[in-house]
Amino acid sequence: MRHPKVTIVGAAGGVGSSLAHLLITAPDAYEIALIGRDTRSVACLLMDSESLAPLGRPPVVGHGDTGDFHDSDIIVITASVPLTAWAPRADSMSANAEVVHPYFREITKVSADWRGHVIVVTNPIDVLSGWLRRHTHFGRSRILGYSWNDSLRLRVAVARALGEDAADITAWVIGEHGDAFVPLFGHVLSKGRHVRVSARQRESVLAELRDFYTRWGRLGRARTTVWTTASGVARMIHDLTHGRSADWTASVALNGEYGLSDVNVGVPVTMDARGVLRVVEWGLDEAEHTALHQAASLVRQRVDGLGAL
Ligand SMILES: NC(=O)c1ccc[n+]([C@@H]2O[C@H](COP(=O)([O-])OP(=O)(O)OC[C@H]3O[C@@H](n4cnc5c(N)ncnc54)[C@H](O)[C@@H]3O)[C@@H](O)[C@H]2O)c1
Repeated sequence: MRHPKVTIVGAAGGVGSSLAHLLITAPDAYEIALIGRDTRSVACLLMDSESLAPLGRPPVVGHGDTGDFHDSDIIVITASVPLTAWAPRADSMSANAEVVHPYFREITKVSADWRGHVIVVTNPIDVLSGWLRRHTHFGRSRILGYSWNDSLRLRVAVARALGEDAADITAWVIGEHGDAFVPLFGHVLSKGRHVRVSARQRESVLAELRDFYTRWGRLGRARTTVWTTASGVARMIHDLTHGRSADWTASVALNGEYGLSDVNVGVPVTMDARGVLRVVEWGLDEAEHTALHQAASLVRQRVDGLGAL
């Protein structure tokens, strides 16, 4: 029986190795190809995974290369330059563009019949996923920048402000996965019902979000939020490979939605095994609309700056 195939680029890193671990131990079986510049660390992961066999089904995991792209259902890009203690995501743009460049070039060569999806996790995701999308022949529905952490963090902060359980809250962040993020306070649900978030509660939510990065930065470690990210990406992979129709935010190319075109920014989307089916257009207030357009123009400018792939 063929299992969905997932190729992880940057597999020895924090996000890549956590994602591999989640997929290896998931109830659904995947075939996993690991690509990493640190080939010895990838070899360690492979040896490590062999010892899981007595616990259940043997993991189907191997050392990969770009040849694996052609029959992958999902390609996840997590390769990046070494992280610095805390710097804005856009700071690593040029260096990360160089890192992902050879992989993106190979992705542009997959056949027109390819039905897989690319999930870009490497920052800055909006710029890099937009750069790739401009150079591929397959449509916007199959290149996704992973931005869901922002919405998860917003849910936690909203729950605290409302005195509710985070699992009951649905709330979304759109815009850039970076400083130009746009939290949508007008679309917060608690147990599926619309709730009003007062001006004071919004302030406390925004303060908590800002404080998250301050506290993280103060820890002075070159780490990213690998558990949240790997969990979110694993869930996205599950939905894409098992055809579960679900609502997400992801950085995708807009074709006129929200008055924007030819630019990747985080927006609400519905997707299933075919990828992004629809960009959901919610009514935005003036401030949100302006912030989204500012984020888009920043991203477009940066993609233009990267030039040809
Ligand atoms: N989108 C999000 O929400 C989100 C969340 C967390 C991290 N990130 C981003 O994901 C990226 C990875 O984060 P991390 O914590 O795993 O970093 P990390 O430094 O732990 O891992 C990066 C890995 O990429 C590898 N690498 C470098 N150059 C490579 C190349 N040419 N080919 C293959 N592999 C190569 C490195 O050896 C390393 O193992 C970063 O850009 C980070 O900012 C994004």
